[in-house]
Amino acid sequence: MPPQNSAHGPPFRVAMAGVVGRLIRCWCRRAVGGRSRSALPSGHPALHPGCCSLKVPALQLHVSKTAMGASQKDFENAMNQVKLLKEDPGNEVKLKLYALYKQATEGPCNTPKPGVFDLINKAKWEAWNALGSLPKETARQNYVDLVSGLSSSSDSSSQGKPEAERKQAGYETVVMTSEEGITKIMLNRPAKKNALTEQMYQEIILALEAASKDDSAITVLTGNGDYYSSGNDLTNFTNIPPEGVEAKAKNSAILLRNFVGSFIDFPKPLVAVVNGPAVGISVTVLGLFDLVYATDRATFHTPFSHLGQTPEGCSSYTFPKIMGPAKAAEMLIFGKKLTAGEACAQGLVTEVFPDSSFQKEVWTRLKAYSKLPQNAMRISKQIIRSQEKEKLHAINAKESSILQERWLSSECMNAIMNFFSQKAKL
Ligand SMILES: CCCC/C=C/CC(=O)SCCNC(=O)CCNC(=O)[C@H](O)C(C)(C)COP(=O)(O)OP(=O)(O)OC[C@H]1O[C@@H](n2cnc3c(N)ncnc32)[C@H](O)[C@@H]1OP(=O)(O)O
Repeated sequence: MPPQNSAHGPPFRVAMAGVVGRLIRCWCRRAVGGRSRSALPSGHPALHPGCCSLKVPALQLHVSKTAMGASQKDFENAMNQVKLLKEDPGNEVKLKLYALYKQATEGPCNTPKPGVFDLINKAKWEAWNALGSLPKETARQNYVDLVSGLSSSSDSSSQGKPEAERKQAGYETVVMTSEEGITKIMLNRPAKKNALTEQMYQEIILALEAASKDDSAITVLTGNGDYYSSGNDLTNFTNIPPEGVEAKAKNSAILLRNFVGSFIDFPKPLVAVVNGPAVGISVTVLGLFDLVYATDRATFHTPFSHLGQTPEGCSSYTFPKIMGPAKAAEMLIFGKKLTAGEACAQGLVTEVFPDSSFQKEVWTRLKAYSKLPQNAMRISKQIIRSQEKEKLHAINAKESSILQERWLSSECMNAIMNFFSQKAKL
C-alpha cells in the first residue's frame, strides 16, 4: 500500500506498510472477536492476515449487475480462489485486491477520505482512490490476473511438499531450497569436502543472484556432509586450457572477483551455517556475511602461505578490521587454524553451538529471524554495507589481481603438486 505521493520515498512506504500491517492485525483481532467488521471491504473475501490461523468468513457478494458475462464468472471464481489461498499474500497485496474489488464493483472511489488517525480505512481508501478512473472491466480483469498469479505461486509454494520437490532446478553442485522465508544454498560435494570447483563458483554466483530476487527474508550458505568447505578445489589449477597458464590465471582471477563481488553486493541478510571445518576462500568470505553460526566441530583455516598464495575474499581488509591486525596476521600470513571458540572470541563467528544440537538450534533461530519485517532487515543491511561497498570492491579487485600473479609462481605450483602427490595434507 504505497502512498501515491511521489515525495514519499521507499523508507516512508516501508514504514507505513509496517504501521498499516500492525493496524490491520489489530483490526483482524477485533473482527474475529465478533465486533464491527466495518473496516472490511463489503463483500471482499480477504484472507485473514497471518497473525492467527482463522480466515475471515466471506461475506455476501454484491457483484455489479452490469458485469460482463464471462468476465463476471472469472471475477467470481477469482474471489473464491482468494479464500482458498494457502499463504497470506501480505498486506500490500490485500490492499491491492481490496482496491480492485471496489473499483470493479463500485467504480471510482466515491467516499470521503477517512481521518488521519483512521489509518486502516485511510490506507484502503488511498489504495482504491489511486486507481482513479480505471474502468470497472479493467479493474475486474486486473483482479482476476492478480489472483491467478497468487494462486499459481501458492500452488507451487513449498508448503506441505517434500524437500525434493522444493529444490530449485538447474544446479548440479549446490542444492538450493526455499522454505519459511529462508533460501538455503547448500554446497553439495561431500565426498570432496565441498571443495569449490569452477562450476560451483558459477552456481553459487547464480544462486546468490536468484536468492537476492526471491521473496525470502534470509539467505543461508551451508555445506553437506562433515565439512563446510575445504576451499578452492586444487584441481582447478591443474586444468590448463590450450591458451596456456596465463589465460588460466586470468580467467580464474575474473571468476574469483565475480564470486567475491556477489557476496559484497548481496542485498539481504546472509548467514553462514558452518556445519564443519572451513578452509581457504570459504573462510575468508565469512567476513562479508551478516551472521556466522558454527558447530563446535568447525575449524577455520587459511593456509595461503603454505600454498604460495595470498588472501582473497576481502580478508586482507575484513580480518584485521574484525579481529585486529595481529590475530589477522596469524591466520592470513601464518595459516594458524582456529577452533570455532577461538574464531568466535575473535569476532569472525557470531555464535558457536554444540554439534549435537547445532542444526536444530540454528534453524529455530533463523526461522524466528525470517519472520522479522523483511524490508527493514534488507534496508539495515544495505545501510551497513553501503559504508564500505566501494572499498570492498576495490580490495577484491586488488586481491584477485595479486593472486593472478601468484598462481603462476613456482611456490604455488609446487604446493599444489605436493597436495596431489599426497606429500602435504594442510
Ligand atoms: C578461482 C578461485 C580461486 C580462489 C582461491 C582460493 C584459495 C583457497 O581456497 S586455498 C585453500 C585450498 N584448500 C586446501 O588447500 C585444502 C586441501 N585439502 C586438504 O588439505 C584435505 O583434503 C582436508 C584437510 C580438507 C581434508 O582432509 P581429509 O579429512 O584427510 O580428507 P581427504 O583429504 O581424504 O579429502 C577427501 C577427498 O576430497 C579431496 N579434496 C578435499 N579438499 C580438496 C580441495 N581443496 N581440492 C581438491 N580436492 C580436495 C581429497 O583430495 C580427497 O579426494 P580423493 O582422494 O579423491 O578421495
